[in-house]
Amino acid sequence: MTDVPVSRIRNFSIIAHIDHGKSTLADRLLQTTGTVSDRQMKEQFLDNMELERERGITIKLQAARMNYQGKDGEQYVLNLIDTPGHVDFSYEVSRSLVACEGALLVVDASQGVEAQTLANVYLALEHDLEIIPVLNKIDLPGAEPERVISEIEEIIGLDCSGAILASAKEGIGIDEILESIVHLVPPPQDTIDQPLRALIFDSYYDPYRGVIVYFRVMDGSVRTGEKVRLMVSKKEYEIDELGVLSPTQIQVEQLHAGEVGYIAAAIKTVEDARVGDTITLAAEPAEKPLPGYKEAKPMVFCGLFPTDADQYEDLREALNRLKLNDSALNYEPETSSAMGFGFRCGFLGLLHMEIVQERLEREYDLDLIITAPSVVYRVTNMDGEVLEIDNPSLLPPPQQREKIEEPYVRIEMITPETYVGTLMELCQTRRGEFKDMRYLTQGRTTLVYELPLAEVVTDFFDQLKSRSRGYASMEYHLIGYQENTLVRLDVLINGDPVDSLAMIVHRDKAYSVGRALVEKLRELIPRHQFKIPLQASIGSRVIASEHIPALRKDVLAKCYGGDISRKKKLLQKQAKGKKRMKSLGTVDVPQEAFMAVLRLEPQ
Ligand SMILES: Nc1nc2c(ncn2[C@@H]2O[C@H](COP(=O)(O)OP(=O)(O)OP(=O)(O)O)[C@@H](O)[C@H]2O)c(=O)[nH]1
Repeated sequence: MTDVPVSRIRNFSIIAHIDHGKSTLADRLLQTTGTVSDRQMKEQFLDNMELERERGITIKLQAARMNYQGKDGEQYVLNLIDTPGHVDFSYEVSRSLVACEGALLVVDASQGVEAQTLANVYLALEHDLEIIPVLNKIDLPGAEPERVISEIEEIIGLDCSGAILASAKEGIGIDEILESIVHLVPPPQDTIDQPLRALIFDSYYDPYRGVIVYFRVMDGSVRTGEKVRLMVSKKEYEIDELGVLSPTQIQVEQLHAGEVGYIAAAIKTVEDARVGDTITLAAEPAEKPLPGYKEAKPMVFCGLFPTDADQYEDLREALNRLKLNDSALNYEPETSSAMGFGFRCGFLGLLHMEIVQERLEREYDLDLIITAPSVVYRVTNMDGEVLEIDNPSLLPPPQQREKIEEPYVRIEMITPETYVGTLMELCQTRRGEFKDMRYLTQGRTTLVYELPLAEVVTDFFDQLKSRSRGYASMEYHLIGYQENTLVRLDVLINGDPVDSLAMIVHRDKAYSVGRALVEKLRELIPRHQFKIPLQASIGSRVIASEHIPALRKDVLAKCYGGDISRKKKLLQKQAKGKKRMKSLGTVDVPQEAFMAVLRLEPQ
């Protein structure tokens, strides 16, 4: 199985915007090459995490090896390396692209190029990949391949004369795609004689075998039983199992330059075998690791607190377990005067944050209070000390600070022209700076802004979608830090400051945000037996205040006389609602209140 010459290997990935048909096409390729039988196909192979399937997005990347007999009669090995489709995971995307020589650019012929497609195509072009444009969904009556082709040519500058018209669903164009991979994607370089260097592009934790590492051999070769060294983590392991992904794991004795496979080597956590690290032989190490390794850096932080203090240890255990499989997840204990004991967690982005939160609640059955996301501020104190602050409540007081800088992103949106006005308005209210606007074909426009990441991690994406009725797409990347006049806004409930509600805002927006926030909290916090004052303050200055009036009526008074079952139902409903409350002193505050800042009307 593994004695295939390098000249007949083709490594490729598929670049596509969400829902343009990447998984369907991948399935179709596996089926057409006979890699997976029709029966097995029932379960979608490449998207196999439950959560992933439910949300319809690809989070984890994997690989599949296909044997294909070309029209020239030769046997080829085609390795498809899957890439995650979300901007949070763009570093992983870049590593899996480096493991390939070519990429299929799949664009929905009834839609056109989207922001995420662009971001990934640029990454692929950066790494000199051969790009094969595929217009998918041509079976749809609304398909306009000619228009979409001119869009690709215009925006990306890619020659589309050889673009393939396909329908992954109907099986149209699949043979042509396979032949193009063989003829257009260059074979890997034959560097079998050099010392082993293999690039890790994915890994996951298996409770029985330890971490399973997916890699592409760039130089040299590797055999089962050999001792390998990971050049960044500097750890050494003996290979227990070496194999290929077909797409189920099949053991082999040896893999050489150009091939894609996996190893199991009793590696305890994915942190020890990070994406981007280089595997070499312990006995005959390569001189230098492969270029481009980066440590995943969390960009968004939030606090996680168990509603019930007894679940603190369970939460720690659950985070420990998730970390085994997610080296980008960061956490450390946090003690909040209002919330008690919890953890401050760092994530690659908002989607990563949501995935982790959902898994904690779903798979570990924890009831959590999650505080609003924050970015990492860079604070320079008067004495020249530079601090990275990911928790607004820890911002040093103004008299100690010389300056605060915040992370900025460059955001690219693609939208039908009709929504340009409303999206520009959105960016303006989010302190955005206009950079560029270009008209594409058929009334579509790209819009480029630079704005603070803090303004994006709130509800920017939801706003973009609702303002454009779902038609606009966006992509962003970090461009650096910029100094701004920022202040800490504190919230007091019943006279007590609630550290988990503190936030960092621009001074010009502080009054309107403070006012909107207390109003929102008034709606979200239920009435109690007593009046509850709500205040927003900057330092000792109260800038907005409200109160929640005392409860007058007994909730059960609403029920008819003796109908006990109805009463029970009402009490049960209340008990359920209570689960997601945190008692701050004498006031019960629901989960939604901690996220109130994400639900403020546009300022
Ligand atoms: N009519 C038609 N529908 C298609 C075709 N290819 C895919 N679809 C449908 O488009 C939807 C999205 O397809 P997927 O393959 O899940 O898209 P994807 O790009 O993998 O999406 P993510 O995994 O979320 O990135 C599904 O409902 C598919 O059935 C096609 O050629 N024609």
